[in-house]
Amino acid sequence: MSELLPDAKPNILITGTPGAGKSYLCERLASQLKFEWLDCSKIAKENDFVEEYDAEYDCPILDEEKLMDHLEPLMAKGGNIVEYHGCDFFPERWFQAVFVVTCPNKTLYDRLKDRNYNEKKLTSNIQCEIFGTILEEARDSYKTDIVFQLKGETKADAHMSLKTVKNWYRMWKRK
Ligand SMILES: Nc1ncnc2c1ncn2[C@@H]1O[C@H](COP(=O)(O)OP(=O)(O)O)[C@@H](O)[C@H]1O
Repeated sequence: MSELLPDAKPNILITGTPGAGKSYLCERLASQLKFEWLDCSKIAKENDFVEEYDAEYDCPILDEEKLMDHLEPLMAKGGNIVEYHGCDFFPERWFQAVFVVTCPNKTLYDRLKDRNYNEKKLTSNIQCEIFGTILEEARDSYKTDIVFQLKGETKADAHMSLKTVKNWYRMWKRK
């Protein structure tokens, strides 16, 4: 994909452990910034971009190639908020900013319990949050000066996160 067209809006990646608060933020961001919300889990399910099913973790295994092919033309236009609970397989050139949503374990545990995650899936996601796996993945996959950490526990956190992303966008437009 060539660089963004001169007057295109940027592409933003919102990532983080399942339950951290990505969708809650993306929904508000997309409507307030007038960006396209691309929820990759939803897109994968709707288009059957699935390789196989992992029974142990009770989740489909994403066919990353098919998802990339689907997203490529959309990313070229810019103005997208891409949401996914992983980030190391996207082309680095796609994103002008990466925001990692984090959440304290107790709250995350309660949220994932509400989703009826099985014990194994619950434990592995909580461990992922404890070890900061997604934040590390983001820092390993993108230039550190475009990776930012947000909090996703409370309404005040959401308010702050919206402000942070909007401020980033305002600075980006001035470049
Ligand atoms: N900042 C927040 N303040 C209060 N509740 C939140 C916040 N972020 C998420 N939630 C709640 O936590 C649950 C999981 O949030 P969600 O955005 O679906 O997580 P994710 O998309 O990261 O899996 C939802 O019930 C949502 O309403």
